[in-house]
Amino acid sequence: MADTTQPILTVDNMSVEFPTLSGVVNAVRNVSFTIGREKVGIIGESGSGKSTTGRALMRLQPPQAVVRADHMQFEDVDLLQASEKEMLSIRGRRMAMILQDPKYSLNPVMSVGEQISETVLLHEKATRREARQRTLAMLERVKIRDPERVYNLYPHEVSGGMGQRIMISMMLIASPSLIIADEPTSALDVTVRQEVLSILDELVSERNIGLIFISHDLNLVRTFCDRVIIMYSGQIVEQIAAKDLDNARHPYTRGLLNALPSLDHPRDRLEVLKRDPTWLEAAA
Ligand SMILES: Nc1ncnc2c1ncn2[C@@H]1O[C@H](COP(=O)(O)OP(=O)(O)OP(=O)(O)O)[C@@H](O)[C@H]1O
Repeated sequence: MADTTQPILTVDNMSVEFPTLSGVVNAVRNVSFTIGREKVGIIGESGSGKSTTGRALMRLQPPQAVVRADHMQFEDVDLLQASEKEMLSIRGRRMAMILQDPKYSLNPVMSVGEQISETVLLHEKATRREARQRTLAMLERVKIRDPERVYNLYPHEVSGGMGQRIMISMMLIASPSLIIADEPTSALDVTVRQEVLSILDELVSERNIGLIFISHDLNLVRTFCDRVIIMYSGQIVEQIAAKDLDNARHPYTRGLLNALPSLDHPRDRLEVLKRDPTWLEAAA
């Protein structure tokens, strides 16, 4: 039985740099955080370092990237020391990633059912017939109404929302303890988005796992997540419980909140975020 009081992931002072022809890009600077068995949103504007942070945790950064940290611990694994072979056995099994467009993660020439069955065979002792039955059960578990039909579809034949459910069903088989979801619902329309979010929500509470939910959408994160990490220009400027967001102290977080449209308080104009160079010094 997993110890629910221990963080699943601890990141201490992590930085990620990309050497480029025009100089070094400091994509992530000195970030520290822990993730427990909870839903943690990472939010910030485009280029603030959210995806780079997520990829660095999976050690999936491009080869030229330089990742430094005082310590990065995932359960019993020291992520700075783990060999590539160990990482291969962790990725997709103990730590899984969901991306915005599931089609890029699925094999285009294999039916989705066969792909899930392959995952079953990889993780469990099962015959092909049993793997098929388990796949159909998984498709039902992610609320796909006609699993027999969906089993035989190819990735290009499935909608975005269906694709995300298929990715989630594959993850259910591997049973990871941490899921990193990078803008998983950004491409979905509102109703499908709610369905995918509720599946993820059930998954996190039923299996008692951790979820890092990367998003641009503060409104979404504040209702869906337990805690929010706010990034600005590669740094974490604030970490706060979602329910306390109204009392956020950092001017950038306050600016994001003030820039949200509200049906309760319709205004003629939304506030424009004014940036202050001291934000970076304050976070350093
Ligand atoms: N391979 C790379 N080479 C050079 N710079 C990169 C590379 N990948 C990311 N960056 C830079 O690192 C910074 C952080 O990018 P990142 O994609 O993590 O931001 P983000 O917050 O996820 O943005 P978005 O919401 O648009 O996905 C940006 O300045 C980006 O241009």
